[in-house]
Formats: sequence, C-alpha cells, structure tokens
Amino acid sequence: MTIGPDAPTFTARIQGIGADGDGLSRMADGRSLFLPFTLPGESVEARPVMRRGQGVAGIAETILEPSPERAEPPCPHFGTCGGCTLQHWQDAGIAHWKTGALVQALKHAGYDDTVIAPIRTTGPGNRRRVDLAIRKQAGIAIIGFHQVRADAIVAIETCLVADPAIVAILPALRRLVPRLQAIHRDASCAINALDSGLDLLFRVDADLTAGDRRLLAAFAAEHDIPRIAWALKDGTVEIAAQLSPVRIMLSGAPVPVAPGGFLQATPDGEAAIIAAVLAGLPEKLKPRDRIIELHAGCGTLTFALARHARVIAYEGDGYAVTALQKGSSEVGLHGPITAHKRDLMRQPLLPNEFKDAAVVVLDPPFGGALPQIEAIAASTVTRVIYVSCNPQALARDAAVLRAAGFALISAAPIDQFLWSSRLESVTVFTRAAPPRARARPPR
Ligand SMILES: C[S@@+](CC[C@H](N)C(=O)[O-])C[C@H]1O[C@@H](n2cnc3c(N)ncnc32)[C@H](O)[C@@H]1O
Repeated sequence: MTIGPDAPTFTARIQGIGADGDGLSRMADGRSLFLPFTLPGESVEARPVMRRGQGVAGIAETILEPSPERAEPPCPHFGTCGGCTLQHWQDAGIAHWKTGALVQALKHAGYDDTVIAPIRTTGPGNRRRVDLAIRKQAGIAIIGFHQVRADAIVAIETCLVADPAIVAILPALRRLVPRLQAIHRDASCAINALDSGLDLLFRVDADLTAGDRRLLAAFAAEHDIPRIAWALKDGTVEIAAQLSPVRIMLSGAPVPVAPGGFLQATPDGEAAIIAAVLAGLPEKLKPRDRIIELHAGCGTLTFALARHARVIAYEGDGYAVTALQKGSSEVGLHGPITAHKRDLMRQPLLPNEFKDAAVVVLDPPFGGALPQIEAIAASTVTRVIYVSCNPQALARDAAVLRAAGFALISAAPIDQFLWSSRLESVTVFTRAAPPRARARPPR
C-alpha cells in the first residue's frame, strides 16, 4: 500500500486508542494505523503518511462519523502543540479509557478481577511544572512546547493546564530570551511553581556572560522570582540570581527543592497519590517500624510516611537527597527519616537489605524498576506500595511480584496529566510472610 503525503485516502474505522493517545485502526495489509485526534467508533477518511515502528502513522483528513464523546478542544494550540493530545474527548471518555489502561496493565501482569478505585482527575490550571522549549531565530524567541514527534516548537500564548503564574511569565520571557547571549539557538526553561514563587532553570548552550547575569538578576527582581538557575548540557547547575530562599511545603515540611527538581505534576495529584499510599500502609504499623522508600525525590511521600513510622529513603539524585535532608531537619524529623543517595538501577537494594521492613514504597521513573523489583521479590518483604507513571512498566514489574506470590489488594488510577495519554497509579501488593521469616510458634 502506498504510504506518504500523497498516498490515496481510504475509509478507516477507529477500533481503540493506543498508549500514546492516538486512534487505532488497520491498514488493508493488517498493519496498525495510528490516527491522532480520532476516537473509538469513529469512521474517518485516513491518509497513511509514514512508517511508525511495525505500523503506520496517518492523518484523519475528515471525520465521517464522529463519536458522541467528541468535544470541542478548549485550547487554541490544540492539534499542533504536543502537550495535550486528548482535548477532543469528553472527560468521561478519557477517564474510562485511562481506568481501562490500568486494568489492562494489571491483567497483563496476571492480576484479573482487580477492584479499581474511582479515578481522581486534576482540573485545568493546576500543572506546577513545565519544561519550555526555546529557540532563538532571527533575533526572535520562540517559546513553547515541541510538536508531537517533531523538532518544531509551537510558540504558545496560553496553556490551559499550567498554573496561571507560569502562563503569566511567558510574555516577559519572550522579551528576555533574545537578549541572553548564552542562548545561541536552542535552549529550554524548566519552571517549577513553588510555594515561594516561580523557580526557573535555563538549560543553555554557552556560558552566561556578565551581562546575562545582570539581565537575569534584574528579571528576577522585576518579576518577584526568588531564584533563577542555569545549567550547561553536562548538567552542572549554577545559581544566576537568588533573591530569597525557595521552598515547597511537603506534608508540613519546608523543602528547598533544587533548581528543576522533580515534583509531582500537580498539587491535587500529589494529594491523591499521598492519600492512596497512606491507605495502603499495613494496619498494624507502629511508629518504630521501618518503611523503606525507594525513588524518594525530595520527599513528596517521605514526610507523609514519616508521620506513621521511621522512613529509610533512597534516591539517585544527590540534589534531591540534600533537599530532603534539609527539609527533615527543619521540622525536627531527622531521626525518623534517613535519606541515602543510591543509584537503584545499577545498585538496587539487595534482598537482605529489606530485612525487618514493614513495607516498601517505590515510585520509580518512567522506565519502572525491574532490577529493584526482582530483589524485592527475592526478599522477605510482605507489602509493596508501587506508585507508577507508566502502566506498561507497571505491568512488567507487577508480573515479577505476582510470580513471587504477591496478591494485589488495591489499585488507584490518578490522572494528574489532564488531556494527555499519561497515567499515574498507586497499587498495593501483599503476600504471606515466607516460612523462614514467620515468627517461631511458642514451645
Ligand atoms: C517519579 S519520581 C518520584 C519522586 C518522589 N517519590 C516524588 O513523589 O516526588 C522518580 C524519582 O526516581 C529518581 N530516580 C531516577 N532514576 C533513579 C535511579 N537509577 N536510582 C535512584 N533513583 C532514581 C528520580 O531522581 C526521581 O526523584
């Protein structure tokens, strides 16, 4: 079959939605056809444009029979900006599909008949972290998000998912960037909306000049931005301007999060994740018990967990570990929380390091935590709370837990990535203590 921008169109029926949020149909030769901005049940006039993996990516030129779940996309940038891919779908349809994605992932791991909690969805204007792409072209700054699978940047005037304080700084950034000499062509600006105000991290392609530093200090003062940092491609981060301390409150602890440091995408999502994690703790947990927390970041879950038992936290990013330690000493929790820097992919905790852990909480990055899960499976751990941002990785890791005798006792889908195909979830697994770990019966 001809594929390309001039390929003939044909009528295609959308059978489902793929992991990236594209509608799924079939070519006449049986290959998968991915059609963005279409919905299940729709009939469309499709043009197959290019190969994608084993399948073909296409364009729906005309929606011949629209789905009753179709919605009018509220954002003027929808369709070009790669940030949101599902604004053409009513909320209920997205919620149903995302819940189904979690059910499927768990089924794939061998867990059938899972009872799934109702999905918690974050509303617009809540995203407190964005990573803006920047391109300087003919003295003008293009600032926005990349198109899906493309190098082009869509200049954004507004963003309906981002915190309004982030949207409000965009015009000033567009005026600032052309004047920064350290930006030759491509750069980025990660913005975290913290409790102390916006926190900016520029990734630039050259060293800042003295003039750049003055500009950034003046920009920070004019817009009441406590800190602006910059980083070169090697990842070294330096502070360009700091007017006042930065902090985010995590379960009552003021944490001086590092520039560009990881935070859950939205405060509502963070609250829902914490609630689901705490609900999964063992009923008889005592303050002297040990919780082992893996991929702790700067302490989003740690401070909440430390109200219930001692927490031994591990995290690979040294800046995050330092922030967590500073936050715990601020609230006098230095005793109950111990934080260690450790690369858990290369050096996962060994089975015997989980000895006496009442529960393991893990919140790995997108790729999941296979080596670490295998060590947990081989340990005496009886309860695992798994926070995941990728159902596929969860499916793979949960299969290892199932093979090691863990039952799944709860699963909570959390949609903090409004109008995107991404999904967060919290799942709780338990198993009986293996014979050698069981208490000896009295004689
Ligand atoms: C999804 S974030 C969760 C962070 C934290 N639990 C939170 O809720 O804010 C994943 C964390 O895993 C950390 N991480 C990524 N790769 C790692 C590795 N190989 N070893 C240890 N930590 C890693 C990241 O730095 C990040 O803090």
